[in-house]
Amino acid sequence: MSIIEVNHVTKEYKLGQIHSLKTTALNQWRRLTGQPVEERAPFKALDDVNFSIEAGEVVGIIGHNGAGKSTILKLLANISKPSSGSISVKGKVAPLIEVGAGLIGDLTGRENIYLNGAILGISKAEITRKFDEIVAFAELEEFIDTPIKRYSSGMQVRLGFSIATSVESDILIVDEVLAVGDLAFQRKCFDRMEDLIKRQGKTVLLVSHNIRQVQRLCSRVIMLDHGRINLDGTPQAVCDSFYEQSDEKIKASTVLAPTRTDTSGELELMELYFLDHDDQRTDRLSYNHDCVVHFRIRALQRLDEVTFGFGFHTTDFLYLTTHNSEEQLHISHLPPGEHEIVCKIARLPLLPGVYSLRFGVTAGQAAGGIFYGENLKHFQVVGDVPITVREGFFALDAHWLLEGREVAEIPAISPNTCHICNAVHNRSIFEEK
Ligand SMILES: Nc1ncnc2c1ncn2[C@@H]1O[C@H](COP(=O)(O)OP(=O)(O)OP(=O)(O)O)[C@@H](O)[C@H]1O
Repeated sequence: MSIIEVNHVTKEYKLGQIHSLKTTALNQWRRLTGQPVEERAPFKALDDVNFSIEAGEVVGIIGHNGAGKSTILKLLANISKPSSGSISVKGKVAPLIEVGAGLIGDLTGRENIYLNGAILGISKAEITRKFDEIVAFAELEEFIDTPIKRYSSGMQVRLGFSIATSVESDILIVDEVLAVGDLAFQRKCFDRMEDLIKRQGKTVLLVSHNIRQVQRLCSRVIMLDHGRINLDGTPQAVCDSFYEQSDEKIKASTVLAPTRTDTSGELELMELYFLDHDDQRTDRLSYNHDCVVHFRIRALQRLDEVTFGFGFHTTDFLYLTTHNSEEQLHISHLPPGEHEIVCKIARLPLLPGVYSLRFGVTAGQAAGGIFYGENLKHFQVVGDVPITVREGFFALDAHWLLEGREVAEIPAISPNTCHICNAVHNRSIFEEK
C-alpha cells in the first residue's frame, strides 16, 4: 500500500478572490454606476491529478510559476482541502511549506519549538531531548528567547527547517522556502536532507525551482504544467525535458531579451553574428561542429594595444567559458573606423541548449576595458550527443581504456589454446586450469 495516494484531485479557486479587497471595491463601483459586474469562472489550480508515492521515495515536484506545486503540498500537509477527489496520507507529516507557517510571532523561539512539536504530535519529553540539537542546527542560541516576530525571514526558515527535520516523522514535505536562507545555511540544509534520505530512508516531497538540486536529491520527479501532471519519471528524463521546455520558452522570447553593455565611448559594437559549419549565418549552431563568431566594431579613435575577448553564458548568467585574443593576435594599434574581428571555434563542445554571448575589449592601460557587453546574442546549440555525455554544459573529448587498451578491442571471451588438451577455452577456464 502506498504511503501517499492522490486520486483525481482537483483544486479550484475563484480568481476574483485573490485580490479580494481590490475586486470587491471594483465590483461595488460597477454596481453603483450600473456597469456589469465581472464574475469569473472558477480557476483550476490542480486539474484531475493522480499519483501515488511509496515509502522511502524522494519525489521532486517541478514546473513553471503557478503550475500548482505548492497547492499539492498544501493538500498533502492537510493545510487545504481538495475541491474534488481524494487524498490518503499514511504516517506523520512534517511540513515546511511557508516562511513562518506554524510559528506564532508573539511567542519566543523556545515556545514555538514546543508548540510545533505538539502540533506534530511529538511528546514534550521528546522535544526537551531534541531541544538543544534543534536550536544548534538553526544557529539561534542567542535569540531563542526572543519573540519570533523579531526574527528575519531567514531566521524563521532556519527554525522551521530545524524543527521539521529533527522530530520523528514519516514524511517530510519541503517547499521552496529553503531559498530564503543564506548560502551557507542552504548548504547545511541540503546536507541534512541528503542524510535524512540516504541514512534514514525518509519519504520526502520537495518543491524547488533549483532543478540541479532536485536532480541530485530525488529518486523521482513529477513535472506539473497548468495544474496537470505533464511528466512523472526519473530525475534525468523529467529534468532534461523541463530544461528543453524552458530553453524553448527562453528562445521564443529572446528577441526582446535585454542586453547589458558598458562602454567608455571609444568603441561601438556594430554587429555580431555566427556562421555555422556551412558558412551560413545562423543562431542555431551544431554541437561538435566548427563555427565562427563575427564581430563588427567601430573604433571612434585610435586604439592602442587592443585585446578582444568573448565568452558564453547561460540565460541565467552562469558564465561558462571565455576566450581572448591576447596570445594569438597582437594588435599594437587600431585606426579609427570599422573593423571586422572573427574567432573560429573548432568542434563546438557546448551541449544542446540555449546560451548567450558576451564580448569585451581592452585597450592600452584602461584597467576596466573600453567595452563590455553580455547577453548580446542568444543562440541555440542543437545536435545529437553521444550517450557517454550525460549532463552539464560541455562534452569532454575523452576516451576510456582498460589495461591500456580501448575496451572495444578486448573480446568479451578471449580464446586461448589449452596446452594440455589442445582445445580452445575462454581465458578464465584456461587460467583456472
Ligand atoms: N489561496 C489562493 N487563492 C486563489 N488562487 C490561488 C491561491 N493559492 C494559489 N492560487 C493560484 O493557484 C495557482 C497555483 O499556485 P501554486 O502556488 O500552487 O503554484 P506554484 O507552482 O507553487 O507556483 P510558484 O512556482 O510560483 O510558487 C496559481 O495560479 C495561483 O495564483
